[in-house]
Parts: sequence; C-alpha cells; structure tokens
Amino acid sequence: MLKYTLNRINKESLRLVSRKSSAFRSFTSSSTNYSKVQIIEVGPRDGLQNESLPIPTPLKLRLISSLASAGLTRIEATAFVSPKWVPQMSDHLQIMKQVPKIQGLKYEVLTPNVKGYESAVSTGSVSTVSVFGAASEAFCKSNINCTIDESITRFSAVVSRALHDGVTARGYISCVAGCPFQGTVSVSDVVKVYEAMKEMGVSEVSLGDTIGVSTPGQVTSLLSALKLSSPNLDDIAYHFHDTYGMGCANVLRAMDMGVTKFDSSAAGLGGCPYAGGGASGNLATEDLVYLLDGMGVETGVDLERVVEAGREVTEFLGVESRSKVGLAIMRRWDKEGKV
Ligand SMILES: CC(C)(COP(=O)([O-])OP(=O)([O-])OC[C@H]1O[C@@H](n2cnc3c(N)ncnc32)[C@H](O)[C@@H]1OP(=O)([O-])[O-])[C@@H](O)C(=O)NCCC(=O)NCCSC(=O)C[C@@](C)(O)CC(=O)[O-]
Repeated sequence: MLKYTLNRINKESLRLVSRKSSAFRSFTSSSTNYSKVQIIEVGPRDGLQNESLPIPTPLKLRLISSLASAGLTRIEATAFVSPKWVPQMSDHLQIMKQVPKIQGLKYEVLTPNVKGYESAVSTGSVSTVSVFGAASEAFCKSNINCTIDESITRFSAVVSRALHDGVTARGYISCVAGCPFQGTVSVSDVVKVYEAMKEMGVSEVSLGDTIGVSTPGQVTSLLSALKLSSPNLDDIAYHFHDTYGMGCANVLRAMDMGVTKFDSSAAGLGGCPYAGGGASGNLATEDLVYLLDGMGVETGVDLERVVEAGREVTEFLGVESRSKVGLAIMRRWDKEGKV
C-alpha cells in the first residue's frame, strides 16, 4: 500500500515538474540571456534624496558598504547636484571621498552639469557619471530648470568630458510612461531623447518611470519603438517605481523583450523631489532579487543582506520597508528571534 502511494506521488511530481519545465522553457525562449541580468542599486542616491530628515553621512556610508557586502557591484552612491535644490545630497564630496574601494565595485553618481562632473571626478572614486533628462518639458523644467533642448546641450558638455577622461557616461530619461505635470508622454518623445543621448555618447540609457505608472503593455510599446534603434536593447536599463505595484510585472515584460539591466533601491525607498509629489518608492531591490532568484537567474546578490542593509535606514527614518519581500523576511526573522 505504502509502495503504491509513493509511486503515485512520484508520478504526480514528475508530471508537475515536466509541466513546470515546459512552461519555463517557453518563458525563457525569448531573446533575453537571463544569465546576464544586472542590478544597479540606486538606494543611496534615489532612495535617500527625497527624505526630509537629514541622514548622517556615516549612516549613508554604512548603507553603501552593506550593499556592497550583499554583492551589489553597481551602486549609485550620491548626486553632484546643487545643495540648494537637494540638501540631502549635499555631502556628496564626503561620501565619494570615503566610500570603500572594493575590486569589481563601480560607483555611479548624478552630474547635471560640468560643475557637478568636475566635482565628482575630483574624488577619484567615480566610475560612471549620469546625466538626467526627461521626455516631458514640464518635468525637465521642474527638475533641472531648463528646457529639453538646453538639457541636451548641457549634457553633451558633460558626456564629452567624461569620454575624454575615460569615465563611463549614463543617461536617464524621466517620465517615460507619464508625467506628474503634463500627464501623457508619447513614445516618440522618449525615443527623441534616447537618440539625442546616444548621439552624445552615453553607453547606457535608463528609462525612468518616475511616477510608477508603467504597465507591461506600456513597456511593450516603448521597447518595441526603441528596438528600431537598438535591436538587442543592450544599451537600455529600466528604472521602475512601484506606485501601482506593477514593478515586478514590468521587469518580467522588459526581460522577455531583451532588457538585462534594472535599477532598484533597497527597502523600496525613493522618489524624485521635483515630481510634484507624484513619485513614490523605487522598485525594491529585495523584490527584484527574490524574483530573479526564483527564476534561477544569477545576480550574485545575497537577499537577506540587502534586507539588513535597508532595515538600518528604515529604522533610522522611522518608516516601514516598502518591499513586500523585505517585510516578509523581517517577519520571519522576528518569529525566529533573529535580531
Ligand atoms: C541643475 C541645477 C544645478 C540647475 O539649477 P539652477 O538654479 O538653474 O542653476 P545655476 O547654474 O543658476 O546654479 C544655482 C546654484 O547652484 C550651484 N550649482 C549649480 N550646479 C551645481 C552642482 N552640480 N553642484 C553643486 N552646486 C551647483 C551654483 O553654483 C549656484 O550656487 P549659488 O551661486 O546660488 O551659490 C539644479 O536644478 C539641480 O541641482 N537640480 C537637481 C535636481 C535633482 O537632483 N533631482 C533629483 C534627481 S533626478 C531623479 O530623481 C529622476 C531619476 C534620475 O531617478 C529617474 C526617474 O525616476 O525618473
């Protein structure tokens, strides 16, 4: 009787495994090479920039070290922007002078103009500088106080200095799915800024869903249009905010279309201070890592160490983590008596 039951269980498991693996095969038969997914951790910059409580520099540095220990190899550490505009990032020089130097770890920073660029590279710790524009005029004006055309001129000066100095240049385009001021943003407006950024020489363009309104359908439309200029989408990163809880669904859609680079923030903190109150948390690194781990995609990131890194900051701020995965893991730790 026992033998019969075991046989039945084994047959049932085999049936489920084969059903699962054919579903997995059909999912992975898309153009993406899943072994190459890269996470760009933006918590220390995007995660913290909008917090009104001043965060002590040593705590920011501990966050950066903890994220590095968790295995993240691309960390956006701070922003060389005007301290009048974003006071939380005013310690950018101290941060970049004190970040731990670890082989294989690259630090990225925002640089809106040549002034920011010069200050950033003077620290000797910056691998990548990012210029940040928008596909919406209203947002561009609100965030960096210029028109899109003026921003392209400013960014070209930054990128040409970076290329000359052997520093990698990245470009962000905000409002790729919608703008807090103008509402709808057309795909063609995003493509125009993408092309201008490529023309100036950035190696990667991060598509910023600033207010978190993307859906898998919108991701499909935008990436289909970008594929005309970038067939493999290998110069594209996606930067989702999780306002409507679509972050992981959007990542899956983008991966299925070929995108292999995603920005995320520990504990899901973040948002742009100049999005008219419309920006909420970034896609949480914990949620992204859990998703990728579950698909067997190697990220080299230790999920529980990211949860620990985010926890120190959320406890300081007196807020709850915005990562469902982070919250679930911390609840389990509580039950297990782990401090
Ligand atoms: C671009 C500016 C500077 C123009 O600001 P402005 O007021 O038009 O520029 P300005 O040239 O007249 O300069 C004003 C003051 O700032 C100083 N200044 C000028 N540049 C710098 C600099 N680099 N570093 C330090 N200081 C600087 C400059 O020296 C001057 O100081 P003052 O003479 O009055 O004492 C300003 O608008 C700014 O700093 N904006 C930054 C806004 C920001 O950081 N937003 C958040 C990041 S973007 C984002 O979150 C979206 C993203 C990337 O995550 C993707 C997504 O989700 O969509």
